[in-house]
Amino acid sequence: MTVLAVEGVSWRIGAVPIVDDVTLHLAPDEFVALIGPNGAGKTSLFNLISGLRRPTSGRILLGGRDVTGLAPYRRARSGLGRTFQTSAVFGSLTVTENVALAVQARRGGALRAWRRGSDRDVTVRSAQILAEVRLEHRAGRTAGSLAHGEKRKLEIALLLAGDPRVLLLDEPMAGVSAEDVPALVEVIRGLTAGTGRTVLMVEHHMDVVLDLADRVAVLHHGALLACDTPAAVMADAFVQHAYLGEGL
Ligand SMILES: Nc1ncnc2c1ncn2[C@@H]1O[C@H](COP(=O)(O)OP(=O)(O)OP(=O)(O)O)[C@@H](O)[C@H]1O
Repeated sequence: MTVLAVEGVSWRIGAVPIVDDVTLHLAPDEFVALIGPNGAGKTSLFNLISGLRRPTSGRILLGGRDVTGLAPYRRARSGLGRTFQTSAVFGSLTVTENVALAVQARRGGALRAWRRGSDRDVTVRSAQILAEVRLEHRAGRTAGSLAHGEKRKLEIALLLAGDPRVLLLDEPMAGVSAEDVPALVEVIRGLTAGTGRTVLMVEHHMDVVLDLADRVAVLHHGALLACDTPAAVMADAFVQHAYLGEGL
């Protein structure tokens, strides 16, 4: 079964292929890491999947439905969630308020009602999400006062508020201090384990990639060089030459 299908997708600027005929099928519960040297086209592929860019050719299907022509917000409603390299949290609001705002945005209604304590559903769902990303102990803190690793967890919480089936994570470890990496890795691991969710993650930290991924997809000059188990990808001589040989 395929939840996200990228079928023969290309994106050209003029005659230059930035993403070059990429085909990728992701299953429920699957965790796939997308790696490749700087400029390989990883962010561009994320932009095509999330709808910020339209492919020059090819199709993108979400749960079997062709979403190639849909705007990003309509893809989000169809179950696609994405984090960005830059932080999207409201620094002056508390952790709980940030999550409640995202839950409310998904369900409709006013934040004022939740603040008065009259929207119990939002309160309950927000608490569940905070527990899932292991941030309950920071619930009352302002988001701006969190360490990088905790901010990343909060960004994941905001994503979960949209009840996504497919999560695109863009370099979740970027800027996170080494001591905060293991806790964040465990939260990210939990996103797919038995949940039916699917994760596609761009990440430069190879130890994290090898630890988390069921499969590793390798982009090089916009084309997919390989998509296989971490062990098989690491053993692939062409991948080693094209990617690991470049000192990343
Ligand atoms: N809007 C654009 N106009 C022109 N060139 C672009 C545009 N977007 C991306 N590119 C080029 O496409 C190539 C791929 O860029 P992209 O950001 O997708 O790579 P990446 O694999 O995400 O790199 P990084 O690991 O550095 O984030 C780069 O050479 C980039 O300069």
